[in-house]
Amino acid sequence: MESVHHVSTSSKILFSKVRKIVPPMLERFHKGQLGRVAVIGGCVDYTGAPYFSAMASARLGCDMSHVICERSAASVIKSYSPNLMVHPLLPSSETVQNPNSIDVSALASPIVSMLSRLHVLVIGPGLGRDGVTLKVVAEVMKEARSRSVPFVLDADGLLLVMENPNLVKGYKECILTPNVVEFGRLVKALGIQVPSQDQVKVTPGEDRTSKETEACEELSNALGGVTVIQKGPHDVISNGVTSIVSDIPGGLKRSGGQGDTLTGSLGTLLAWRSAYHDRLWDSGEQDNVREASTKAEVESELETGGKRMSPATTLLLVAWAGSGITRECSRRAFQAKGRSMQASDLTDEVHGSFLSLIGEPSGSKVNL
Ligand SMILES: NC(=O)C1=CN([C@@H]2O[C@H](COP(=O)(O)OP(=O)(O)OC[C@H]3O[C@@H](n4cnc5c(N)ncnc54)[C@H](O)[C@@H]3O)[C@@H](O)[C@H]2O)[C@@H](O)CC1
Ligand SMILES: Nc1ncnc2c1ncn2[C@@H]1O[C@H](COP(=O)(O)OP(=O)(O)OP(=O)(O)O)[C@@H](O)[C@H]1O
Ligand SMILES: [Mg+2]
Repeated sequence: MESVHHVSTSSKILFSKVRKIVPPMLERFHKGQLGRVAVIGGCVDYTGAPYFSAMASARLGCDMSHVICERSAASVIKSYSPNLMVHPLLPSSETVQNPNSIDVSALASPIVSMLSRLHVLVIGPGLGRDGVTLKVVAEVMKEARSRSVPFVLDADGLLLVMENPNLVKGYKECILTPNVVEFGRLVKALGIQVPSQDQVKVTPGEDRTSKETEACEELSNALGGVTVIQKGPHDVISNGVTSIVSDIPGGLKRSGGQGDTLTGSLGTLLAWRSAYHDRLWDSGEQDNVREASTKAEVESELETGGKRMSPATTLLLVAWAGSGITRECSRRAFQAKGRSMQASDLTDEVHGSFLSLIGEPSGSKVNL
């Protein structure tokens, strides 16, 4: 493994726990078992965001990477990469006869029928704000939730939460990834009075990170314990009970589209997490007698080895790992490209970042 001198000791312990939920590369696995992830996004205005997200999923290591987008975006996204499966299934006001009278469930049904074949949805990258599209995506979210399909919500997908928080309230298999501005909009929509990272004020002696963490916890709690990653100079992650900060160094260029590396990475990590809990392989850990839910229990699972981790712990760990990978991609890409760095440069760094931060799990037959 390459040296990771910029990662603190506690981060090293956490990455060793993340490695436990990465499936080893084994001859017995068949296509699809290491992850089937679909990004729902891509419209007439934005084709880059869903592409970056889906490519991050693929480069991190999922087997199948889908994009479900609006018709006008499909050929464009296909032309970026033959590796992605692109489905022009999202309707918009331009493609339905009467945007004011639509049969939402009929329009959502081709997407809903894919859910049984998918492990994870990433909803929002480049989705746009068309009213018809958003209504159909809200319907897909309800169906995904009723089938316990985990999802990541970002960008325009977060608008749906602002409009109807009940779509996600209390759903534990869900990660929201607001940037500073989106965080501010979410707290406003939910009527809670907490500052986003850029609004936090500290008096001498007060700890800024604690205040940021409290704010993130409050948003999570207002949504019934949904996991929130508030992106910024460092990423603050909370499920309302336990919080964790991701402060691995990133790059200094703030080009658009870096959030898409995060959502795509989270897609694959969530698929691997499902495989871990489904016991796709023997992780070598002892069974856990009791599921962790309190802060002390989750922290104990994060700090000690040898025992299988609970879903609350692995969700937090996946969120933290996705953030770490993205920031490491950004650091590497910035080192290579300086101020010319673009979002696509992060895509090229996903595998190297995975290897340096997490590394192949024991048992992986990568050197055939
Ligand atoms: N290549 C692409 O196709 C890209 C598409 N994108 C899509 O573009 C759509 C709109 O996304 P936006 O993020 O622009 O959202 P918004 O249109 O809501 O704009 C957010 C605004 O906040 C500003 N901002 C961001 N961070 C800030 C901070 N820390 N402090 C102060 N201001 C800050 C940004 O400059 C931006 O003007 C989404 O669908 C998104 O997925 C973006 O992800 C960028 C890349
Ligand atoms: N000031 C900063 N210093 C270091 N890293 C940052 C900073 N701001 C954001 N990041 C990192 O950049 C990544 C994307 O976060 P950002 O806030 O740019 O999201 P976004 O605005 O949604 O991006 P996108 O353009 O993809 O929509 C995250 O991994 C975050 O940790
Ligand atoms: Mg964004």
